[in-house]
Amino acid sequence: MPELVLEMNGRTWTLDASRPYTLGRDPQGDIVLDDARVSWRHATIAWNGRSWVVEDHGSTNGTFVQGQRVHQLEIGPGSAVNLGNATDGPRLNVSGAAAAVTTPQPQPQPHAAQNENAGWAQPAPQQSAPQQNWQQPQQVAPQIPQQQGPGGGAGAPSAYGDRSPTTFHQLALDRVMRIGRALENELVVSDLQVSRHHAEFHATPDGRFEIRDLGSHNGTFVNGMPIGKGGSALLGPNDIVGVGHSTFRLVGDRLEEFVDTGEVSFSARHLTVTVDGGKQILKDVSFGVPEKSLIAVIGPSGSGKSTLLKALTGYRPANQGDVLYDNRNLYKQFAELRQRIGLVPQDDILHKELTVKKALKYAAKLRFPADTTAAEREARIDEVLRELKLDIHKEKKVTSLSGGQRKRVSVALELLTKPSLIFLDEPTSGLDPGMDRDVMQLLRGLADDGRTVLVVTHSVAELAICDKLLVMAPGGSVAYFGPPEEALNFFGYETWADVFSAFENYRDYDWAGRWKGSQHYQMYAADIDAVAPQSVDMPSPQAIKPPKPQGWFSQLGTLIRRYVAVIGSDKGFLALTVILPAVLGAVSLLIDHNRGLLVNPVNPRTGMHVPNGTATTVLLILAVGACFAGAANSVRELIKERVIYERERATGLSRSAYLMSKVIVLGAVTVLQGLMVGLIGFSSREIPKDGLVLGNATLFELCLPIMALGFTSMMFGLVISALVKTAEKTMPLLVMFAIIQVVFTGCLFTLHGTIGVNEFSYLMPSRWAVGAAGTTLDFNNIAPNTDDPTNTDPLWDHTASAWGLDMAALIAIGVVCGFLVARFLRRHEPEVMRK
Ligand SMILES: Nc1ncnc2c1ncn2[C@@H]1O[C@H](COP(=O)(O)OP(=O)(O)OP(=O)(O)O)[C@@H](O)[C@H]1O
Repeated sequence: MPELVLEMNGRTWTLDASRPYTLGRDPQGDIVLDDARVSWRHATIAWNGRSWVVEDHGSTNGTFVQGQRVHQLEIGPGSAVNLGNATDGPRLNVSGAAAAVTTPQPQPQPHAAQNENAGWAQPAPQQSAPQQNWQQPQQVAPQIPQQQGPGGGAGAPSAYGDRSPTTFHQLALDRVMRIGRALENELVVSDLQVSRHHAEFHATPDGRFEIRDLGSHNGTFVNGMPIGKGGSALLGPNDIVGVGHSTFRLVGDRLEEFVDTGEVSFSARHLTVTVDGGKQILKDVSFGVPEKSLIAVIGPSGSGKSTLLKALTGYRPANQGDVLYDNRNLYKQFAELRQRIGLVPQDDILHKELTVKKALKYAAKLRFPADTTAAEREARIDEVLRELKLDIHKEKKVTSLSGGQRKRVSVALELLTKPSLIFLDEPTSGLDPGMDRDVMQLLRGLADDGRTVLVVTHSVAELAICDKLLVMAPGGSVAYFGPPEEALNFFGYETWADVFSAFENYRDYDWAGRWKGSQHYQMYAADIDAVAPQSVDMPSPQAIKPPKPQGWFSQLGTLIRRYVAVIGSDKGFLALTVILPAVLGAVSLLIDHNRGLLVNPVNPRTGMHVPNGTATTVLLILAVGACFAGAANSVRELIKERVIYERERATGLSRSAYLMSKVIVLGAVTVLQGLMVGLIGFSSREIPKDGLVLGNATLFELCLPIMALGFTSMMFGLVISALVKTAEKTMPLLVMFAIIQVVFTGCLFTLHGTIGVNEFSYLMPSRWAVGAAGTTLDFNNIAPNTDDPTNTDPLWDHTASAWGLDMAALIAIGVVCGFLVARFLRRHEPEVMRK
């Protein structure tokens, strides 16, 4: 039987071929290594029938041979294996059996006997240590990479984790290797995230290789940083090129391809979030899971679960610590890795008025590269619908689905782009226990199919289905991380209600200290904590802004079509958009219905025109109608779909395209409503035969200010909608806006000459709209200033230039509102998106 001798610091172990030998901090293992960087169950060494093989078992800090991180490697006499660190981690020197003969005590060492001072001897938790054996490993933690290698740029590990390449490709100096989705490429990547002709590798005259982006939609990345549309970058041996779900590494003239199939490890190290004022709302959170894991995060309200989720997804990066995606630093390589993350917020990210299929169709159009065909997108949608068993519901409106099914649709939407990591924020809140189980089983299935799923939940009924449970304590620290079935024992309570009561009653208790002093900590998190905390150094927002899979106009087109579809499917809204202006226009007819809007004759006694109160009142009512209709159309528009906007923004939606889609659709609706109000209000009245600018089309000349007022009020409504935190606040603000407009029309009292008030009225759209219509009707003579007849209002001058000025000012206020909306929208965006 072949034997192998391992030596470390004067100790030796002789391994025979009859069984595998386990290495790690676990005192139950064969070779116990008391070093915090070594994982509980770090690796095995076994005879495979041909040679001795060291195999890493998902250790946190890695197994290294000759400085290279390895997953599985043949070893033999002369080899040296470092655990936990390539250079100064515990080093096992390998020699052959002959050495064993000359070594004084070369017996294989069973179990803990060899080291009485094992570092795990921490205060034991209340329950006995969990019994596990090596053959059914409870994975401890994922791999964590070495620190950046030279030339690693934005943080490339010196090797791509410890995975084996999926494929190799041979590069030639005289040949360009083009990557893309189309079949005519030399390297075909069948991934919808990849453009048809995405990028190419080619040699430079000095024999080095370069990657050049071919104007790809989703970008080409080197070490996680985009090289820019049409840009190129020289490649060194440590550089990693990212294209869609594939990454490439150059080894000599050979190109290694690693395809991200979703099976990625994930870990967080020392995550700390500090808010203004220096308060820490997330404190030193570390945990890690291997691939295909389902992790649940629970904790009392305010314990930092949402903060943790934002830190893990990069939405609001932590101030300190790292998030590692399959050994790659998420924060440093956010531009590339963000595309592999799916996030299902608590609120549905769908337009509920659409059918399931249509909602997914628009989402796919926005998220996939512009060069994907409708058939390709449809095929992916059908695939996801089948996977989530939603195909029978695809023609149903989202509103008609149950809460659980709706959640499935939200998950389906995120799955379209095949993320490897999926985060869900309280997906089961508001669901009954049956649906709760359904959703958790769905998540279990997603993880089993090769994804890592992390779910923040308030529901504790289905925790057993998860691989790992993270319990957050008040104050934002970890109270427990480990298998869910051991958690209650760990806390020493029988129910979760008791645990949460304890959190509530003993808020100041050092829950984190209790966790760190436990054996569970040693088993499940100590190795991750062994690496010192790093302060977060995010690349500039400009450098990590997501690629826009679609061009601006294409996004705008899709958004407009989607918005029209949403409005079109809401019959109630459609009916109101017609009824509201019709009623508002019609009520104006009740005012002195037989009186016209012309200037009255001069009163010979006063030498002034007799005021025409009908004209001012009618114009007041029509103006208020346009204000109301315009602002009411838009005031809830942004707040009601803020969650959708936030999510889509994080996947590359353009803020200005989004805003413009609202302006165009709502603007068109509002302008038509304004036209209706104006036509109903003015057409049955006697009006001047000739206008100031449109000749004898006086009716239309009078309608134009009403339409423009509707538009500008709609923009004001958008400002309110972008400003508020909840939809309920919009109604009082809408009423306030409309009443202020009434006051500042100038129809109720003389504004001109009232110092301060008049200047303030220039900010009001109704002032300029009434001014424009007033120039046509000659308001200075319809409502003469009785106090000082010579002091006429210049905004009402019966001249074409005054009409033009009034209209220009009205539109300008609308444009300023547009800038304000964009500014306010930015405040609600994920922190990493603000630019
Ligand atoms: N930007 C901020 N500035 C100051 N404090 C904040 C900020 N964001 C969150 N907090 C505070 O941090 C704590 C954690 O908040 P977080 O929303 O993460 O808790 P949570 O566990 O998700 O709560 P819930 O279960 O109620 O959603 C809370 O006390 C919250 O008030």
